[in-house]
Amino acid sequence: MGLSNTYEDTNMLGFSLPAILEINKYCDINLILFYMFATFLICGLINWAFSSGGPAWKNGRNKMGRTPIPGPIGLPIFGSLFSLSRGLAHRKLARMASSNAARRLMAFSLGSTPAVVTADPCIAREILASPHFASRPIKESAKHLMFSRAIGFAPDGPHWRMLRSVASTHLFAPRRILAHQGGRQLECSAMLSAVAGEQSLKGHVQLRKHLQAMSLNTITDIVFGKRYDVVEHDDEALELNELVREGFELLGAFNWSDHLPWLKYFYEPSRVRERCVALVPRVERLVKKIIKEHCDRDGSTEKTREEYDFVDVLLSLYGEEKLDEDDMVAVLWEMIFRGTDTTALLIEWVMAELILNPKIQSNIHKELQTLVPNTSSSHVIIADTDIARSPYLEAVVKEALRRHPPGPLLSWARLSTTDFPLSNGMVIPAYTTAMVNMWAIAHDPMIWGDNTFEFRPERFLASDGGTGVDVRGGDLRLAPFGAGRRVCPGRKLGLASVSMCVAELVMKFEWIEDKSKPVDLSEELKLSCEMKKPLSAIVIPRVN
Ligand code: HEM
Repeated sequence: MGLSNTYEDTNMLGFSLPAILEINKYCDINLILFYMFATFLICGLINWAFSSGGPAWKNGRNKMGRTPIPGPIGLPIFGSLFSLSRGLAHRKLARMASSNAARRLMAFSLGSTPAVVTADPCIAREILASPHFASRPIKESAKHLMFSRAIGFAPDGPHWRMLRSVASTHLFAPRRILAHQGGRQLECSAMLSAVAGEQSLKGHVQLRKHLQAMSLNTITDIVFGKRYDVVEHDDEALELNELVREGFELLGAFNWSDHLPWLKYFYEPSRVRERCVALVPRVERLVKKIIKEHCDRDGSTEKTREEYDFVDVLLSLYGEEKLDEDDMVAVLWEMIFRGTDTTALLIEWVMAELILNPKIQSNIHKELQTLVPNTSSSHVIIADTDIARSPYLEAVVKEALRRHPPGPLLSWARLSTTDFPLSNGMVIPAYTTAMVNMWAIAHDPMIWGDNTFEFRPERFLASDGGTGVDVRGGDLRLAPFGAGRRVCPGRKLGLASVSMCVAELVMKFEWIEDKSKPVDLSEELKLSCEMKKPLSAIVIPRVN
């Protein structure tokens, strides 16, 4: 019995051993897999929980210097993506920096993208002026829209240097800006007529579309040598306008797959790629047509050197500088694109503040009246030289740039190309996206005193005890055009256009609030920061 039992047991064992082993094997494998997954998860969570800056800053990436870079942990995988993907990123980053005691430099994660942001003028200077930050991270939309071949997104190197030098000499040099003064004056006059027309027709004026038409025409005149009659619904003008708007939407849209690259295989909410692919052939068609018109021009329409537009300049390049047609399209399209909206939206902000502050509006009017006799006559058009003698107007434009910088985060970030030590002991690792929160710097009470949200041009008037600040990149307390090698090359042209237009608008009309649509200073951040509710106003002509 005992034997048989043993036998049976053994036999049973003999029969069931493989089965039992099978079961155990599965159990073991499942268990092992489970333990591995749990360990991986726990390690990941521990790593995440202890990495200031979030998931893209793991493994002590923020501790390369003697002082670690502080920052929020954010969510696993996503970091701070959810809070920064919509709304006013400059304000949110400023809040995050103050709650993390990280005003000087804050590390944060946009999905798998490690980023830093500073709200300190000294650190901002170190970053913007360094050759190690002379490249930019390139968004998918910018790549698709050909911008990586143009100045703004071309990596630091001989191609970018050549493009920048050509643009600086032939497009943005002071004598070129002066040469196009007549064109800018013409556009201003056309815009003033359109404003007067709308006022008499509707009893109020929606300024934005007039400013956009003026800016577009000003830049197409300089770049393409062409003006468009937007009122007459010129087909090419309408197409160009649409292309610029769509391009702005696409470049400004927050593209999740820029920061979570795996997402593009599943879901792309803003359909950025698809829309870029549809837009590019339309841009190419239009710009190539304009290039062809220039090539086909016969000798009878020969221009003087001063009348050359930018297409002429690019066509005249030779040797190593010569661009192929696709590169030309990219460069020309970028100029049209960049030169249009920033100026228009800055003028809209200035006018909104002037409507809310009638005293400041009348101060500008008085200043212009003393400088330019008969300012109110419809025939007198302000010149750049008049503007150079208008310190109050200059202070108003600076104050608008401070209160409402069109690029509150300087629009286009920088990318570190090496580990970069800062003077405060922190090290920004290579391949980190670096941003400057110019909005936060421009509203910092330690720099500007109390009431930083008040519109007070006097802070820039030496005669009123204010400070003279060079807004063109020389002083990081207010650098709305950026600084260093990648500083905005169009800043002088932008400032000249904005100042002339504001002067004309104030000289020819008194601007008062449209009570049915009160001025609302709420912001909307797209590629640039614009008024969320377009400005509506009532204008009273100062001229008979
Ligand atoms: C109020 C007007 C304008 C503002 C506030 C503005 C602002 C800026 C800012 C903040 C940058 C980035 C600078 C940096 O990274 O340090 C930039 C770059 C640039 N801007 Fe402007 N801009 C204005 C007008 C213009 C105009 C009129 C043009 C040309 C027609 C222009 C062309 C460019 C280009 C090509 C770049 C890229 C430069 C590079 O990466 O090398 N901008 N702008």
